[in-house]
Amino acid sequence: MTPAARIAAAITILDRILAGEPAEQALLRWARAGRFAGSSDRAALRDLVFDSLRKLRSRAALGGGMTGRSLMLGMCRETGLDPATVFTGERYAPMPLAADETAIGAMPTAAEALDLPDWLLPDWRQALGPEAEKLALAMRERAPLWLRANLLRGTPEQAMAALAGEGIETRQDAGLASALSVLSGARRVAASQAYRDGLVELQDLSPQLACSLLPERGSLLDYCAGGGGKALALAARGLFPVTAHDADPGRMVDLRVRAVRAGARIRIVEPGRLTGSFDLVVADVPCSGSGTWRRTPDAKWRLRPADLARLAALQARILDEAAEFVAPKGALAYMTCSLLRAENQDQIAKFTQRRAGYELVEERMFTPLNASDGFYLCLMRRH
Ligand SMILES: C[S@@+](CC[C@H](N)C(=O)[O-])C[C@H]1O[C@@H](n2cnc3c(N)ncnc32)[C@H](O)[C@@H]1O
Repeated sequence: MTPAARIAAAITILDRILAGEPAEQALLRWARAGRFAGSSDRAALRDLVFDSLRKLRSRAALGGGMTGRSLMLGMCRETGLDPATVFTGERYAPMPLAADETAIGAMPTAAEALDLPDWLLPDWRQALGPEAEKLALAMRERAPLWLRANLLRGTPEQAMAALAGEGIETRQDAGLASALSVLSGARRVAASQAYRDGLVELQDLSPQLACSLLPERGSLLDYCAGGGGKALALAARGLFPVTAHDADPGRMVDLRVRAVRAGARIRIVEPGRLTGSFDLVVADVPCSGSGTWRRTPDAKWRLRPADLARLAALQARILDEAAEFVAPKGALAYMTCSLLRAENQDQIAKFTQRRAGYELVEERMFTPLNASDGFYLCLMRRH
């Protein structure tokens, strides 16, 4: 596909997303229909679409409207690409710009340039203080790819060498040796032998750092295990078996496969069958995902105040449920991939008011400015 044809395809896909279709689904539907597109076309198209979604407001301002065409026009104006060379109408290129399209579009206002929904700005500023603007701008950029070297299968150096043999260059994080940043060959990781052999898992740096701060002794319950990202990271320490639980057992289907690949000992418990108590209970609760909006930028625009209120109520309920399984003198780790106070610090303040006997041991907010995705950890100890 020519660059202009890719832009025409991005216009179609963006229009579907703006009409309500989830981004991943819209891309997949287009790829199935557009069989002429090669893998590099699909990758470039994905980048075009995701980039536009991360910068939706500012691009719409520059392009003069909230349509696929305006967003691509905004992209041209932002990146200095002459729209007349793209909107030519030739072969698969977008149709030429009409006079009114060339006439409209303006520099984004200060609020538009942050690329956040207006209603969220006060919460964002309250949560992030002096870093609020920098973090909003960081969320407009593409996220890096991080891997976790699985210590059950070898050393980080062995994982790096195996990846390098398949053309994937990585670098260890300065503070956490098992966290590998992918420098090149990112698109090859999922199909690589190193990944299929369980030498590495896909996991962002921030949750890896959070897991590295958890106590290493004793029995461990991942109360909201889902696909098992945290359970696998904690089981990789090889110290104690991990028990995994989720209210929706369907969410744990992948976990069995991933545990076998990783050589991890994970006991999966169906909802309603969980008994006993644990030295460490991890509650990685459902959240707005505001810390991961670089990867799921359409979620940034879908979130509504009512969703935040619903999530906050669910998070409080899960904290109370999970606390029932914490052994005396045990620990409770609350985690979200959100940057917002209502889902993080406020939840902990309310929890410690509701329940006597917990003290804060560690509270961390990881962000693209000090780690990678936005990720919150609060570790509490029960008296
Ligand atoms: C953020 S996801 C977990 C991600 C997972 N820990 C990982 O690292 O891949 C939150 C999970 O909480 C689960 N969940 C929702 N309500 C729950 C409840 N009341 N009890 C336990 N799990 C719950 C959801 O099904 C979902 O899988």
